[in-house]
Amino acid sequence: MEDSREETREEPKQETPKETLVSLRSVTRSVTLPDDQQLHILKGIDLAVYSGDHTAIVGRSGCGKSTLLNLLGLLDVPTSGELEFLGQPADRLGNNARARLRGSTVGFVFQQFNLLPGRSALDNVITPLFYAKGKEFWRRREIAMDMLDRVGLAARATTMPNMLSGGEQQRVAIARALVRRPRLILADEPTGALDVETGQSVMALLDTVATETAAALVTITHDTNVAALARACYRLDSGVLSPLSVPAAAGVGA
Ligand SMILES: Nc1ncnc2c1ncn2[C@@H]1O[C@H](COP(=O)(O)OP(=O)(O)OP(=O)(O)O)[C@@H](O)[C@H]1O
Repeated sequence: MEDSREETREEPKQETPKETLVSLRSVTRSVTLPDDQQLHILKGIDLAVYSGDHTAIVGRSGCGKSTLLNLLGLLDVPTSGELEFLGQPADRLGNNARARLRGSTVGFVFQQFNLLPGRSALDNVITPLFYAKGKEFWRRREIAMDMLDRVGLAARATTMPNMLSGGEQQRVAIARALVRRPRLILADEPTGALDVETGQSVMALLDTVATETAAALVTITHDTNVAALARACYRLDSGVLSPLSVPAAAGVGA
């Protein structure tokens, strides 16, 4: 009898090549202090963020993490070096073009949630969709409601932020960050204002929803447990970035 194994053998699956969302080459960021001295905050950063990646950046207070996040999210431009966002050199984009690109491709999650007080959970999630066009704009209520449902808060849609727990507020903030299906989610200490258990569940949710929507997630954190969830980890030390293969169990925090 002929051996049919040859015919049934599966072809090896081709990995889809990852797209580079943001790449930084020898990037520096300096500011001029009131006494005209230069403060060199970031010193020659090389970093690439790929579609679908989860990257963590850990470092002590004042080492330049938020400055780096602002560059990744097109809120600032480098002092020197090259930063490309979806293949476009950031320094050649004007302020308006940068703001448009940011609005349609980047979602931010902050430590203090930054929800609009006096607006319901649903209204908070709808807000970014006012800058959208076409169907995304006209169907904004439905899209926002779907996203609230995804973070498990559909039943709290009409609740005001001050009536929600910290973890629930951060889940609303995650829904708001993701409602325009950003390619890149930038999370600055997303668990910093939460207790350990709530922080872990919020982080797991952020990781899951980012993966489901194929968004890249960059998390800035002092917390090595949060960093351990990422697939690539870096340490920022006095403006110098270096890979961190295994997140340290302790001692990274401020
Ligand atoms: N516009 C500015 N003018 C003067 N100093 C600045 C400016 N922006 C940042 N810095 C200083 O640069 C350093 C890095 O700031 P950055 O906010 O990036 O740190 P960080 O790592 O995010 O700190 P933390 O974890 O405490 O939030 C700090 O010492 C900060 O005071």
